[in-house]
Amino acid sequence: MNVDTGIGGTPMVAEGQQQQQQVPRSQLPQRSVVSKGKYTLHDFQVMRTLGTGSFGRVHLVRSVHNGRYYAIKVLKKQQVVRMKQIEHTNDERRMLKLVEHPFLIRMWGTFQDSRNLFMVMDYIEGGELFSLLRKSQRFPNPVAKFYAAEVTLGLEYLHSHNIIYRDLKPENILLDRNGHIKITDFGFAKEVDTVTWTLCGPPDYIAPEVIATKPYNKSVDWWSLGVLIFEMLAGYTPFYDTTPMKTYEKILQGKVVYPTFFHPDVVDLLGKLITADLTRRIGNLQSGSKDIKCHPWFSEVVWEKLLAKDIETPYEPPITTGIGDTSLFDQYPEEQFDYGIHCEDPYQEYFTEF
Ligand SMILES: Nc1ncnc2c1ncn2[C@@H]1O[C@H](COP(=O)(O)OP(=O)(O)OP(=O)(O)O)[C@@H](O)[C@H]1O
Repeated sequence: MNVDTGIGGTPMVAEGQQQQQQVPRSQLPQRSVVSKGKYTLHDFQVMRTLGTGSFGRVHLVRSVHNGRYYAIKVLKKQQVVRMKQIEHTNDERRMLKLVEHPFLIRMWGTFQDSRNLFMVMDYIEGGELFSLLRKSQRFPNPVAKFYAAEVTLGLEYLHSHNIIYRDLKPENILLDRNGHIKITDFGFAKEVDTVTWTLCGPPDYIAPEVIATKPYNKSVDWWSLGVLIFEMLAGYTPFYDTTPMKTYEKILQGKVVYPTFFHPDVVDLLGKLITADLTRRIGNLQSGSKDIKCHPWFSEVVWEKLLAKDIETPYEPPITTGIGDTSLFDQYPEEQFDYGIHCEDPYQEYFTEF
């Protein structure tokens, strides 16, 4: 999850303080397997860090009961409160509890101690799409198309349940051991009926209407899909600049320079995704995501087979040492952790869902 930052890095007001049109009750079936407080730290052997974020880190853990590996995201309560992310954190838990889709991360439960919040998720061994992209520099057209198509199905599912994801970037797309994607990090996901206002998301991927603090809807994710496709094919983002401020300015100018090696079909699709004009942005028109799936760039994708994972993946992560292998993740310095401490908790009232 990224922290909401205004232009120039000023923290934005928390979402609860802004006008919102939220869905009063979730449209999604409640998954009964996700439990609150069923686990404790004693159920897991905490192993190495897989990734770090703004409020804590994600660890590989092993269940002491069934020997299986999971990933546990740990968020420091103090940090969450300081950065005005209470509502986003509770939203993340709620969204993860609700979603069930082949290309979205699955959460099994949550718990807390006096200082931290814990979310137990499936461990996805293949590492980040980001790492694969940096190693490869850029992806050939069919490879980019495969990942883009799986992302499209994940976003389509979320949107069909009135969830805007808002944080699409290659760091949040993990690869499973067979090379299929899993979208992780629901720290910005929001269940909304129509429109919302908060400025959030990674600078390179953010849509112009979000920067301009206009009301926006699900179509911000389709803009980000366009940026993702561009980055996968080019090896850099279309509005890249040295500071977030300069990137925002470029996004607002909206000028995209397509490398000459881009296929004309993808230039056409990207022109329709990376457009500030919401009446023209594909995915936001009358037929919704169908228009994207029917676009000529995706013509050879058999969507039902893709959803069933019945299509060969372009890359199988080299998982060498079997289950629990972490060789595809970067190394992070390990510290002395304050997990499992029970003492006075000044933030107790904010996280009753965990
Ligand atoms: N289920 C998982 N399996 C394997 N690795 C994971 C899993 N979830 C997260 N990670 C790793 O941990 C990193 C950080 O996770 P996540 O993005 O959810 O945390 P965050 O605190 O919200 O981070 P940020 O502030 O950078 O967005 C991911 O980019 C990924 O490398």
